[in-house]
Order: sequence, then structure tokens, then C-alpha cells
Amino acid sequence: MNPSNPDFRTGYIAIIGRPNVGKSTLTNHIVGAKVSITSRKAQTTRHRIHGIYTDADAQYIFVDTPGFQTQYDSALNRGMNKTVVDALHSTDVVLFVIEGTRFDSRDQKVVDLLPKDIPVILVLNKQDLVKDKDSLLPFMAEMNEIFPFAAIVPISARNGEQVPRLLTTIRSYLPVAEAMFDEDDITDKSERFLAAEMVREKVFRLSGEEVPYSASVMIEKFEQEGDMRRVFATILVDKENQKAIIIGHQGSKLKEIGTAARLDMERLFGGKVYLELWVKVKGGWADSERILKQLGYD
Ligand SMILES: Nc1nc2c(ncn2[C@@H]2O[C@H](COP(=O)(O)OP(=O)(O)OP(=O)(O)O)[C@@H](O)[C@H]2O)c(=O)[nH]1
Repeated sequence: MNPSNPDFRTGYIAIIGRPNVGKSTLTNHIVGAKVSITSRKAQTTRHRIHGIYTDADAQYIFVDTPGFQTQYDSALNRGMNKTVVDALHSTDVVLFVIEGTRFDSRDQKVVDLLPKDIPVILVLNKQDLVKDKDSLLPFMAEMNEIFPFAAIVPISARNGEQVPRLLTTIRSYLPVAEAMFDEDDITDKSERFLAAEMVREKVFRLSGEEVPYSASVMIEKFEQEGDMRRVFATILVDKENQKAIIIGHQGSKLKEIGTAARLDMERLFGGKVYLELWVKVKGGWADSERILKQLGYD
């Protein structure tokens, strides 16, 4: 127990919601560092990521679940949905994020997964985009009919509006317990994992619509010598034409991806990074359980 605060609380919080509602943006805003990746494209977060935020009264340990996949059915997506469900049952509070004052059939699919034995807070994100503020109260009343939410909190993850209130609400559902992580721990994921996420984010951001979500990144080697890190990574794609897009004219796109990823790594790791990237074609990997295991999705 924290002797200076006998009511200090610590707990796990899962964030769930269909793709693109702003789950990563919310985690990043609270945790204050880029541990999870955001992108305009849906389905960019595949791993469970713990973001940790500690203040004088509580330690919030966030599990950022992957977007609940309702569209495709491959080994990867089945694994992702299982991760979502597992994450929910090992937490103290679940945040269910939806957009503004919209609730559609994809959100309903997520509601069907919500646990009945853990408090679920409904987060109405992107309030900055809601024009008709009068629609909020009736919408909240409607939402109360579809599930016994512990609380409903409208926020804007992008500008941080009402996020402190969300934290206070979450805290009231966390158990009284001492902190589990050092105060400046941002994530329990390894630098190796974060390096792969950063490369993957740049591939999505910089190679445009032609490269689908099947692109993945394997770290072949990660070495550290003092403050200097050497990262050797392979970008795996499905098809030859995707490989050509990622490499670009005379390697210009790959260079752009590499530079952007390296700068992000240097910022997060706090030291120089040497990054070497390759691109390989690996047909049909999304359906191969063996390769998924190698990549760490089990
Ligand atoms: N206007 C506005 N945009 C937001 C807000 N929160 C998130 N966004 C945007 O919505 C898009 C999706 O946000 P993400 O945080 O990647 O969404 P996600 O739910 O983690 O998505 P997946 O990883 O695909 O499951 C991004 O372009 C964000 O900038 C908000 O409060 N207001």
C-alpha cells in the first residue's frame, strides 16, 4: 500500500470498440507517449499493448485491444477476436468506445462481446465533431437501454476534452492496491516490439491505399551498444507489386519509410538508431498459423 495515500488504486483497463473509433488516440493521449500506432486506415493495431499512466491517486494500466474484426475471416482475424475477448476478462474495467452520437450494427457486434461481470464504461468519442449538442442526452438515454453501462462519458480523445473526468470515473472502479509498475514505465512491450510497430506504421502511412493490412514487420536482429541501437527488419508483403510500391523509384519510398521510423525510434528510445530494412514477398501469410506464431500472434 502507498503509505502516503491509503486509497491508492491500481488496475487493468481494456479498451474495446470497432476499428477507427479512436482507441489508440485515447491511450496515447492518456499515456502521453506514442506506444500504440494510429492511422487513418482501420485495423492497424494488432497486438495487445499496455500503456501505463500513474498519478498521485492511481495507476491505470491500459490494454489496447485490436479493432474488433467483423469483416474478414482468416487465422489472423480469428486470433485478434480471441485476444479481444481474453483481454476483457482479465481486467477491472472495460471502456467501450464509439463515435460521437452514432451507434451502428458494427458497434452492436462489440456489445454482444461485453462482459456482464465487469463494469463497462461507454465512451462517446469525437465530441468535437458532434454538431447537434442537444442530441447527446437522448442518445445517452438510448444507450442505457441497450446495455447496463456503469457510466457514460462523452470525450474528445484528440483534444483531450473530458479525459480527466473519464480517468476519475475509471478510478472509482479500480481496486485499492499499490502500483504494479515504476512510475516512468510507459509500456511493458520490448523495444524490439515497438521498433516493429513503428516500421509498420510508416508502411501504412507512407505507402498509400495500394498496400493492404496484410503487410507485416519482422525484426531479424536488434542490438544495443550503449545508447546506440542497430535494428534489422524485414517488411513482409503478399505480392510482388506491393513490394515494388514499398521500395519505390530507386528505393526512395523505402528510404522515406526508414527515415521516419528511425526518427520515431530515436525519440522513444532516447539514443541513436541505425535501421536497415528489407522487403520480402510471403504469399498467403495471413492464413498460416505457423508464421503467425513466429510473428507473436498466438
Ligand atoms: N475529430 C476527432 N478525431 C479523432 C478523435 N479520436 C480519434 N480520432 C481520429 O480517428 C482516427 C482513428 O483513430 P485511432 O485511434 O487509430 O482508432 P482505433 O480505434 O485505435 O483504430 P484501430 O486501431 O483500427 O482499431 C484517427 O484519424 C484519429 O486521429 C477525436 O476525438 N476527434
